[in-house]
Amino acid sequence: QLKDRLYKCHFIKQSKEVCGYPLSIFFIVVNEFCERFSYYGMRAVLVLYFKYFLRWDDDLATSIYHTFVALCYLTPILGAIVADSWLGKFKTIIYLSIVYAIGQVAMAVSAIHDITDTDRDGTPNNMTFHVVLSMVGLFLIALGTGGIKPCVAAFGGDQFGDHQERQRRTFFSVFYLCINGGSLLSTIITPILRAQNCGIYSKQKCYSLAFGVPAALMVVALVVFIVGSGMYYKAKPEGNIMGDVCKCIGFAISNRYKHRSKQYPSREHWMDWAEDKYDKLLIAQIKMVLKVLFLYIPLPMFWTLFDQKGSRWTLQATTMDGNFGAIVIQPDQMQTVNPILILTLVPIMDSVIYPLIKKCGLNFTPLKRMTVGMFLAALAFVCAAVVQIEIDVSRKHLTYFNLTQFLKIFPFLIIIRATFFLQSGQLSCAFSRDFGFGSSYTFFIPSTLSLGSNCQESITGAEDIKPNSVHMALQVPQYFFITAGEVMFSVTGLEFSYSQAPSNMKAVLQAGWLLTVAIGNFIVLIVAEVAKLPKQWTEYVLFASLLLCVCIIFSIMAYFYTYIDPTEIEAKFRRNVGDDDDDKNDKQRKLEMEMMKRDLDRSDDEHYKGKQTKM
Ligand SMILES: NCC(=O)N[C@@H](CCC(N)=O)C(=O)O
Repeated sequence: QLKDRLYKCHFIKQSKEVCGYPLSIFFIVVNEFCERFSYYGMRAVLVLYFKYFLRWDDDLATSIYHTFVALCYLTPILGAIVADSWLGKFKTIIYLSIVYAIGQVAMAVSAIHDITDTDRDGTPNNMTFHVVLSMVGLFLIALGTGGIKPCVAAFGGDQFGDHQERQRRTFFSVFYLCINGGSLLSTIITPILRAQNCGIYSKQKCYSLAFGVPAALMVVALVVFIVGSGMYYKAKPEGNIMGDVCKCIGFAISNRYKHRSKQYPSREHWMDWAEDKYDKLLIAQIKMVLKVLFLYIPLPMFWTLFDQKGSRWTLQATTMDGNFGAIVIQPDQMQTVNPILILTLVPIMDSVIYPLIKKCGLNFTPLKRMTVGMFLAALAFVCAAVVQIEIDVSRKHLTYFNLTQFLKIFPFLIIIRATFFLQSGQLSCAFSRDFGFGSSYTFFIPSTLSLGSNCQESITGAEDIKPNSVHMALQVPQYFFITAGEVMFSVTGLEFSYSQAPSNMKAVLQAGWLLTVAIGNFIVLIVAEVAKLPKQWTEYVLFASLLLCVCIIFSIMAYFYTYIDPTEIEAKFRRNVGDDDDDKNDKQRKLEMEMMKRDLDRSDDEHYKGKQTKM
């Protein structure tokens, strides 16, 4: 470890820098951009692929979609363990990216209908082949994207020296910008690709292209990452660290239990009961991790609200008017407001808001930012509730017919004017009507209607559901608050998870952070199922209230949290061990001290340097 630290100091000192940033991080952020393009691009068309290509019903399509997303946030723990204890972050990223790219290619191939379209009628003849291949593809993608996720962020953080605290914080902001740049572009592009017609024997919607481009981007991500290989600082894995951690915790608990009698003096921390068998440094590192993980307990609630953008908010948008004059916005396209706002807000926060707060003499610590982020997310749901009330009021006066008595044509039309053709044998006639956004109509076709004559006059219609009158633009405030909350909560949390983790458990703590996302998604399902509120706006208020309570609890927990400098603590322990060890190479130790001193002297950020800060 000592050798590694010295090596890192040397490596970083000698590596190429651009404007004070290691050149290597350029490759890492480009890699992240391409990978997120690949992930979000594929995800954008996934449900439609299930529904229209694999011919699944809505329920099955939705369940498989959410299972896939949940899996993507559960696999980070696997990737982190492999990286921190066995392969190291660099190799883990390479290997899992290959798995990821294979998964994307499998998806693209599974969407080529011509492969099994033996009778050339445009529909696959062996659906099992397509289903199996796409499921294998999705499993590999979940393994790849989840597995590399905690490693890439932590690997990026590793490229900075202890004296580059400020640059590292900026790196995490830029990293987040790249995530959202990739996501924004792909969510616009892949639906366009899907809408194209392609095929060898017959032309069908081009899902293979919509999956193929993300697959190509994943290959680009891998190549870019490999090109930067010579420039990275690659921390060595330190053996089966997770195994050691579990054993150490187990020993501390059992030892504490064995010495439960009052005759034994109590120890400062329950983990100190492991001292009889385990290294003090390992115990100190476990304490650091447990402290942060304890702080994570309330965090899933933020993601519970955040991830409803893709579900509840999109459904809310389907009952709103998306006509923006020159363009008509589809309900699911409203989600692009999030990455657009991220791209705007991250630079504003970093270069204007945070420096301004600092200038006002306020110490806006990471945990304070995260608390404010939670509060803003709760506020976003209050806005969503207000919009929902507005929608409900606008739809209250509608008269609903018993639709089963009538022939119902196209329930939710989002086009302004449509033409229908009635056909019987060789005869046909056309009629056109104007439709409002979200409206529903019943048309009465007289049994005496003779096709070939003018249907325009003979067919009468009734408006079952009036067009949506509440404009989709009213969702912008809720998107603004949730995204501002995301910038304060998520960007800060990402960096916080890195900076507070011991050197050998950086990726593990990143995975712990991502696990809060997976748990948050499960909470959505549980709360929605248990609460079963009759009015949607009351559900929004319930979620806002829950997050507000959690926010208060978190702020109390954060108040008692003491920021640490893991590097300093680890160095202290190593020095102590060194003092007890007669064989310790004095020269080497002195060299380490010298390097660290020089490192700190170069520091241009006093914020965390060598001092412990309260929230
Ligand atoms: N705006 C979405 C976004 O930035 N998502 C990030 C973070 C997701 C998370 N829950 O941590 C991404 O990496 O996709």
